Amino acid sequence: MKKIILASKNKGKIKELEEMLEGENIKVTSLLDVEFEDIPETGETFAENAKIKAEAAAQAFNSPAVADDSGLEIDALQGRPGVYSARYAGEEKSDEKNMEKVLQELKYVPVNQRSARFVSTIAVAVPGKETLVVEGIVNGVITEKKQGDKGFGYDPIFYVPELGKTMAELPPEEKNRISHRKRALEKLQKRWKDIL
Ligand SMILES: O=P(O)(O)OP(=O)(O)OP(=O)(O)OC[C@H]1O[C@@H](n2cnc3c(O)ncnc32)[C@H](O)[C@@H]1O
Ligand SMILES: [Mg+2]
Repeated sequence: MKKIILASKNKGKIKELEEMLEGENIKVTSLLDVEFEDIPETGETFAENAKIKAEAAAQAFNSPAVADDSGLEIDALQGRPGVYSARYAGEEKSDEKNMEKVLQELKYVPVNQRSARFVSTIAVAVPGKETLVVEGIVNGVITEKKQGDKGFGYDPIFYVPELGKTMAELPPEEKNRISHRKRALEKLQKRWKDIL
């Protein structure tokens, strides 16, 4: 069985990636299972940060590593929070405060101008090989208040028009069918044996 280190400490993200990798016959270990300092995300793009995280873990453990750098881009905010999504409202990383800040900033923005997208960029770093990067996107609309309690991060304020629900109102298997993360991971499907 192939093994990967999932270079993430985000429980929600790890759970989704593990669920989506089921059936690929890969043993997944995350940075929650081992001692590892936080990796500084100094890149200016999702791709740069995903590469930084995957390569840091691959080097430290001399093992194939996968990282996801993701976030929310809101058109009315010129693409913010973007790469700063995790710490938008401050250094301590609070999903609640991040959502509050976004809702506050969009307070006077009408519904037809609240378009946004979730972006997930996944990097696969294998020692001795070129790092692979793929990206997935899902479009949506920012709600006026939180709806639903599933998922993580900005899910309660991200409405998916095609499904008539926020991401946080979708059962996990439904989110995992249409999410940005799924769309990124799909690009690696059936290729894992060759990649790792
Ligand atoms: O870097 P790691 O350790 O993986 O965990 P993180 O939470 O810091 O992850 P990112 O640096 O990629 O920041 C992405 C943020 O974007 C948000 N986000 C990403 N994917 C999301 C999703 O599927 N649903 C809701 N919010 C999401 C969420 O707030 C994340 O904290
Ligand atoms: Mg991070």
